[in-house]
Amino acid sequence: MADHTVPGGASDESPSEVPDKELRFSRFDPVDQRLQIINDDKNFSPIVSEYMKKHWHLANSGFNYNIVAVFGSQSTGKSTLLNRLFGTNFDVMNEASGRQQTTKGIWVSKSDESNTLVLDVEGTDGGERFEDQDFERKSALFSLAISEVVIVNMYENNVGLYNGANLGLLKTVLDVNLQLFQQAGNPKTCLHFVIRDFTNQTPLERLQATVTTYLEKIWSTLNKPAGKEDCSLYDFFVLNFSGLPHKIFAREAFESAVAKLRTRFSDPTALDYVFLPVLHKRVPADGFSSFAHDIWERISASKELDLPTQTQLLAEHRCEEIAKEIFDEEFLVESIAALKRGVEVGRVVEEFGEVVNNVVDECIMKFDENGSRYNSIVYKRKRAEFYKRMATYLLPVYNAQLTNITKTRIAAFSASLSAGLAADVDAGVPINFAKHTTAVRREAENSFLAGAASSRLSQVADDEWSAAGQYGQLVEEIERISAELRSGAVDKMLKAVEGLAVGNMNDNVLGRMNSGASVGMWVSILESFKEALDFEELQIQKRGQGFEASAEELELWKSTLRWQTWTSLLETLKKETADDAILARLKGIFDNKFRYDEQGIPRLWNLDDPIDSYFASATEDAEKALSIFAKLDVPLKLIGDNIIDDQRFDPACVTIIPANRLQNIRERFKRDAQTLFVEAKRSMVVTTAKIPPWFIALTLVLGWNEFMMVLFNPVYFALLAIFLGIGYLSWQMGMVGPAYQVAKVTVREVTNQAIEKLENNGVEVPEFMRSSQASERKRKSTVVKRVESVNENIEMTKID
Ligand SMILES: Nc1nc2c(ncn2[C@@H]2O[C@H](COP(=O)(O)OP(=O)(O)OP(=O)(O)O)[C@@H](O)[C@H]2O)c(=O)[nH]1
Repeated sequence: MADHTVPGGASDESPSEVPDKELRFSRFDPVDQRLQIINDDKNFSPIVSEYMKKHWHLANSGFNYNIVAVFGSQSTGKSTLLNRLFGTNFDVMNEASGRQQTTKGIWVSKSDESNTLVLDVEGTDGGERFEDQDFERKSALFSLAISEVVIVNMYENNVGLYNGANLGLLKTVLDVNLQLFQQAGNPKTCLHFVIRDFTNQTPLERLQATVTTYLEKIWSTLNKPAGKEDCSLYDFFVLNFSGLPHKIFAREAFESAVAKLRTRFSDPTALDYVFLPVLHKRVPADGFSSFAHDIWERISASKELDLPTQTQLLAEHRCEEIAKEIFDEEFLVESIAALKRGVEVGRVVEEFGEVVNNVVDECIMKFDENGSRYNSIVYKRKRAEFYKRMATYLLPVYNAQLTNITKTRIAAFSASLSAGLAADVDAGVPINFAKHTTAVRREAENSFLAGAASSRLSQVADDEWSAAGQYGQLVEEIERISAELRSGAVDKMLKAVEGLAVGNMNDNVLGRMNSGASVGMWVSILESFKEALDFEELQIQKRGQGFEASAEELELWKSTLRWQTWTSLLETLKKETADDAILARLKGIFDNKFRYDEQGIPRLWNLDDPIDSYFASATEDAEKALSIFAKLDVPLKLIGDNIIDDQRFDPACVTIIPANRLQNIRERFKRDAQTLFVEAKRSMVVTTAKIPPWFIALTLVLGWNEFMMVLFNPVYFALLAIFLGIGYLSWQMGMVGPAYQVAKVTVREVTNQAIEKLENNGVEVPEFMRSSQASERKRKSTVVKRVESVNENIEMTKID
């Protein structure tokens, strides 16, 4: 059997994760599965939980394990008994080396047949030394605190002797038990007296009675703590008795008795099975290490050992550990990491609620699996705390999910509202902003709340996972977007109304101005302006309902449109009275009177027409019109109080054409009018000097006679023959071309001279009769005449 003491001979199987300095505290033997839980220096081993998991395989046994300890004088065969009963391999005294103490501290091993942990406790020696009594009491207290059964090992021949060793042993057991603060109803401890070298000369019942009487006597002499004065020995203990014959002298009987006793410890179906449920300390196997360690620490420090409190502390400690283990588990980390990846890219994870609830439910299930075995009050509290910690752990991911829901809902709200408004515009109906906003806002808010609710942990408190912050942001953003889109929609609506109103007004104003200036023109134009305002007011009143506009807002819109319409009117008037426009308009008025008759037919001036009188009258009409166009000459009242009371209204705006421009326009008009006048005069001369048709006919007739005269006159005929001969010779000699050119020039010059003479005499010559040079000459002559005419006008203007 290996017995490893670190340093020096550590086993290959020693747990590598345990630091050497910790191993040094205890001796252990992984092969024999035994461990010195309290070492020679009375320190608690740091590797008990390691043993529970790796060597004893009890960590997951829950309550399905038992603990038995042996207590008794030194070298009385305790280790031998345990090895026989539980198949353990505790050190026993080597008889060859003499009787000397073998077991130091407290050793633990596991039964080879059952989930039973067996404690081999250093034997008592009944000595008077303080340090001996101190460890005796502490080890007894430790054994009673953690074990269901304490085997009290006694030789038969010592029963009834009441010697110092037995007295001390039993008194210690009963006395320290009172320090456990056990309450009625708490698990009892079984004191199983094993009478060694039992001969049966005194029946076991007698021995049992003797020991019981002795125990009761000791119990009665003990000082009980307050509140426990009337407690009975049996409130805390169950007493069992077994007899074992001499190991050497009655070997067979010994073996038989050991076998029977072994059954009592290993077979739960045995009638006299010792591990009764009432004895179980209700410390789950995974908490045994912590529990035993805490108990020993308090005992070592001589602190009060309140077992119920200790179980609560254990529950606290273990529940914390269990929670931590779950938090470190891979499935949790990976599940949350997957969720995080989803939300971190800005996606709304649809299955968010399902995933977090499944993850948390699984964690709670794992917590329940181990934690529910501990003190129920502590466990429930710790369970709630664990749930809360899970919720806190998941909260940032939930908040990220809420942020994504908020963003998605805001985007959807903006898109839906814009689409709704655009649909109204496309359909040509008044924008019903209020209807669209109400519908899409409700949709956005409900979707957010539904998304937030479906992403929640089912049992988390409202204030722990609150969506109020993000909801507030959503509402704020919705209001901002609504206000922005409303403002845009209102602008569009106002522009549309203004466009219609101003368009109509301008048509009317143009029509009125084109039909001539009169005193009633301005009144009529202002009536059109008023009609536009009335139209706008009606439209604002009607379309404002779609925006749920307040009375103040409606008034503001009306006032804005009123002013814009007024400025539009002024702009139109300015445009229509710009220099070229007003000159065209004046010329129209002038022409109506001067160039056209009452039926609108162009005049053909005759010498006897009163052209000067027409000119004066037409000029006067145009002058009058110019004066009317130049100023909006109506009482200001007609413009309307709303306009003239506006701070921006400038009374000077009624002057449509300022004085300096007016003078310029007047001069330009006069020049144009006088040009027309001169042209009219000239047209009168041309009309009267036109060549009569009979004159052309006469010329043709006279020309025919002379031709006949040449034919019948010998002289003229001879000359003709000579000319023809010369022509023939020229043709033969190739002189036709040059001769033709000379003749052509000659004829053209003669013709031009003749035409010039005729035109100077006022005869209009048909165009086909002209040569190109003649046409050019005429064009030049006309230009010269025009220049002369302009000069003449300038001279007239100067005179005027
Ligand atoms: N008379 C008698 N001796 C026994 C019996 N069983 C064991 N022994 C002897 O008692 C001696 C001590 O045995 P252990 O098992 O080491 O005793 P122990 O009480 O564990 O000793 P410590 O651990 O040193 O306190 C050995 O020599 C055993 O052979 C028994 O039933 N009767």
